[in-house]
Amino acid sequence: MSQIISPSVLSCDFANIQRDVEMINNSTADWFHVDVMDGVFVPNISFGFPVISAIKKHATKPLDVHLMIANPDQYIEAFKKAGADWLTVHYEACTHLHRTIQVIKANGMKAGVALNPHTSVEVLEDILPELDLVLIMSVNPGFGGQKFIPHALKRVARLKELINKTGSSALIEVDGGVNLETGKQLLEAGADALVAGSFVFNSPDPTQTIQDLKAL
Ligand SMILES: O=C(CO)[C@H](O)[C@H](O)COP(=O)(O)O
Ligand SMILES: [Co+2]
Repeated sequence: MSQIISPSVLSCDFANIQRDVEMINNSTADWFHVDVMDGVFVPNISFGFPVISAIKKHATKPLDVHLMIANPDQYIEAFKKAGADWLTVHYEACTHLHRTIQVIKANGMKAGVALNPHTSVEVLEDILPELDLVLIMSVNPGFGGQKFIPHALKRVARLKELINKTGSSALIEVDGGVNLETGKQLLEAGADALVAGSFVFNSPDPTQTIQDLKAL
């Protein structure tokens, strides 16, 4: 199976959101990466339910929703209603992570857990068989366009070993500073899915850039 490419709409032109959604529909991208930031868990605010519902209305591919919010539990059902297919919460934002994962799955979504750059991948070992996805942050969350933190490569490789050891079928997704160079290294380390925001949307031909990532 080739790698999953999930362009981050955080870097799209919000005045032309339908155009950018159609671009992703017509590209070789697999998912839409949707970054939700609340100004509490991360020092930035992105967008909420009306924007996600608007994207869902036009998207022909699954929405991969990355929640950078405190207390995600209180909004799980609302994200399902807005159109999330994959819902990823941060380990650092959840006190009862196991319960949160069960509730996401009970709401008919695939469940993911994101790890900040400082959080050891080993903290997920005992619940890996329950997870559909682990999102390794290769930047500190909150902003697009940041520089890739190289230790993400070692983290992906360690996580891959844990996934194999525990018999988990979780996908490894990586988010932050992904381009052709870092993307290639991440795939070699064991990543299954790449998120790319500024690299796609700041390029002269976003459709081709998605294809280039898909062809790595
Ligand atoms: O979760 C995120 C930021 O917290 C974004 O998904 C990520 O930063 C993508 O942007 P870029 O590819 O420009 O780094
Ligand atoms: Co993200």
